[in-house]
Amino acid sequence: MAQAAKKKILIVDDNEDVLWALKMLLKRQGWEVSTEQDPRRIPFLVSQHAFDLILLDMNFREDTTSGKEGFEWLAKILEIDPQAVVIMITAYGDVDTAVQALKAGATDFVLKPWENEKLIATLQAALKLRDSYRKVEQLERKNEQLTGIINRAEVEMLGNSAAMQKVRMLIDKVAATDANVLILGENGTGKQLVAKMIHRQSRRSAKPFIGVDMGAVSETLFESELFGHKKGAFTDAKQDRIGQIELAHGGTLFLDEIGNLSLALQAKLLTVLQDRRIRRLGSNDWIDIDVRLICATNMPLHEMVKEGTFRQDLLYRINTVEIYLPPLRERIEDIPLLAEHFLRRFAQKYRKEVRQLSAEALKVLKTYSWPGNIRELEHAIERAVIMADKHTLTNDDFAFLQKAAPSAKLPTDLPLNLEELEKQAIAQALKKHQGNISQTAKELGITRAALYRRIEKYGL
Ligand SMILES: Nc1ncnc2c1ncn2[C@@H]1O[C@H](COP(=O)(O)OP(=O)(O)OP(=O)(O)O)[C@@H](O)[C@H]1O
Repeated sequence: MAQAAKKKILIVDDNEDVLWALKMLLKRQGWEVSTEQDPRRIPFLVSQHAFDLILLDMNFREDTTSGKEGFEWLAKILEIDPQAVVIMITAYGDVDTAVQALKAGATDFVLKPWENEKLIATLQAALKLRDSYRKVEQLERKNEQLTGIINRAEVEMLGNSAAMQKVRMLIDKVAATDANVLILGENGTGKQLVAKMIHRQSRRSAKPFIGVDMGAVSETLFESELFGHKKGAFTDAKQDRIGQIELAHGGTLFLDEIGNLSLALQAKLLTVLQDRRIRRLGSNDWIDIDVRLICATNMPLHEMVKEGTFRQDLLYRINTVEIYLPPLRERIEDIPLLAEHFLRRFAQKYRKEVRQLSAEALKVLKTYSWPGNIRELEHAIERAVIMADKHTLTNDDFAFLQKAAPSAKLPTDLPLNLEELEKQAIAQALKKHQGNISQTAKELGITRAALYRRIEKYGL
């Protein structure tokens, strides 16, 4: 293993005896020590060398005890190298000045005359701190690089329908701003993808994109998950933990399934968005937050505001710009492009010689209603590719789609028109659950928003 580089230390003191004694003591630790009597040379030395630690006298002239000169040189050092680790040497009994030096950015202080062991322990602790500063800096840089790679590797957004062209135009316009964006659309329509595209095209793209599924965050863990906590804030808080909002600082915070938040949590979220600062659980310190907020939901937020289940003030805060992603069945012209794209991807992934879709297969894909939208199409193609034993996928390869339709359990004397079947299945499910929307949607395997839309469409 390579030997660790020698630590470089600079001592600045106008007393030659002090310099000499300190130099001897520190050299015995295996450190590389430079000494300087004239503080005016500090700027030159600090800008030319990378010192791990600087030991600086507070009072350079015998007759002064104010420490004023020491403060000035401390400020100069920190101006040149804000990460510098500076330890002040101060006269015994002048602790007040030393404390002020800490406030001004010094890492620690030692009292003159010093005890050798104590002095060495103080310097060792400070050097450790310098190392951790370096590690943090390295990690931050690595993180920026990785974020860049992840962003570039992201899948592209396909589709030339008028609806998708409009979405693309909105993304281009909004990405350049810091406006909050609300993305609406059924499950699997590409809401998360749109959020990532906005981030990728924004000036925040080198910073993190942090997605939080609000539907998956429990009421009790909400604050700890979003705001973080300090060790001991509650029984299970074994160590300090940074929250998702803080993680997103400088970047984009994507809150998915925002419609699932309870009213109590909506109030907490609103406060954070208004104040733009958070406090970790168990801490008294406020942390300023700079994030671009993007929210998404498949629930009808505007209707929920009318019902009183979603706060109007929160909606106004998050929906500066709204982007609606129509369901796949309303943009069937995008289906061939998407299907062929997924076919190529999965053929490559599973090393299958599947090359194309037959005209009949495409017809099946275009007439199916895709309640799970693009995600369902993606899975359907994946399944067909895995099962395929020919170069071309035919309508037989998608027979499972018809089987999955709700008609399977209905009596055989019903018409074989998909829309009619869907209408009857919904009517039957509504009756079974006495009009309860949540339970009916659950039984049908679709979202509440999707159910509302169908009720309206079929006039039920
Ligand atoms: N226009 C598109 N072009 C290519 N792939 C897409 C497109 N839209 C969505 N996808 C793909 O479909 C899948 C579902 O998309 P995404 O997760 O963004 O949907 P969502 O609306 O956020 O879903 P949910 O509401 O369930 O969270 C992803 O794999 C995504 O990459």
